[in-house]
Amino acid sequence: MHVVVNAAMSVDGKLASHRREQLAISGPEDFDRVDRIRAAADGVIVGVGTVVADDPHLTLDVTDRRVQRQRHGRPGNPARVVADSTARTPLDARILDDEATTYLLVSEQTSEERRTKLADAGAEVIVVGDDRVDLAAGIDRLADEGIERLMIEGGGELIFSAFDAGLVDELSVFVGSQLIGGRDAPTLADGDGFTEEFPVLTLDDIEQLDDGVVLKYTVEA
Ligand SMILES: NC(=O)C1=CN([C@@H]2O[C@H](COP(=O)(O)OP(=O)(O)OC[C@H]3O[C@@H](n4cnc5c(N)ncnc54)[C@H](OP(=O)(O)O)[C@@H]3O)[C@@H](O)[C@H]2O)C=CC1
Ligand SMILES: Nc1nc(O)c(N)c(N[C@@H]2O[C@H](COP(=O)(O)O)[C@@H](O)[C@H]2O)n1
Repeated sequence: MHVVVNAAMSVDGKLASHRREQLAISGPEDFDRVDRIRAAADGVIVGVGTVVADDPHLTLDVTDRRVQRQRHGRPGNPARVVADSTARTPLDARILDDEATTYLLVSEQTSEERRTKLADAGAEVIVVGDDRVDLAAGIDRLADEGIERLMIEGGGELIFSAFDAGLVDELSVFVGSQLIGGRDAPTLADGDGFTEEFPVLTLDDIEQLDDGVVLKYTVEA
């Protein structure tokens, strides 16, 4: 499995304001770049924090990219995946519509009743982890479903966990030109933070887009 993280942050490293509402940090050129990364992926994963905050759709914006995928025998949209230990994804979430397969990674602590409701609403429910979603195990299960390239779109909790578990191969981040501030605003990598061993990244490319820059890194094994 090849795992790529992509996100957009402000100059001060925030993914959104402290209100955790969806905020357009990217401009049109960067959103198009995001669409291209989605189009190259077999699956796109977010944490349930992002589902609750943004109600994202996670499909491709550009029709021609869907058509090209179908020409190559792939689904028009990549699969959508949510890490959601307690199965709190709302039953009317946009990611549960029928425009793509949607996997919900949940933990053992979720009830059969809730899993059935989510399955009835359109999700493929996968149980991985006792109290919290075990991301590494989840990624193995997604590989069994044919997902070979996974894009992690955020938010900061999920991105931290993916780095913490040593699952990330590449990171690209758009740095917009606004300052958001706020000690409680989500950042690129939140979680508990690293204290002794810090992931080391290699800067491969810098590109100016919209009013900001895209930084592309590979992650050292
Ligand atoms: N600018 C950008 O590019 C992006 C911005 N955002 C913004 O980020 C914010 C949301 O980010 P954030 O609050 O960090 O939420 P996340 O989207 O990272 O979701 C975090 C939640 O996912 C669940 N989860 C399940 N398993 C794991 C695991 N193994 N590791 C980590 N989390 C897990 C947890 O909830 P539980 O315990 O219930 O399972 C956790 O609280 C929103 O404001 C959104 O707008 C989001 C994406 C991109
Ligand atoms: N790359 C990027 N730039 C921004 O400025 C953003 N706010 C985000 N957010 C992510 O995109 C998701 C929305 O997806 P849909 O348009 O609904 O498909 C959102 O939930 C974040 O994951 N990303």
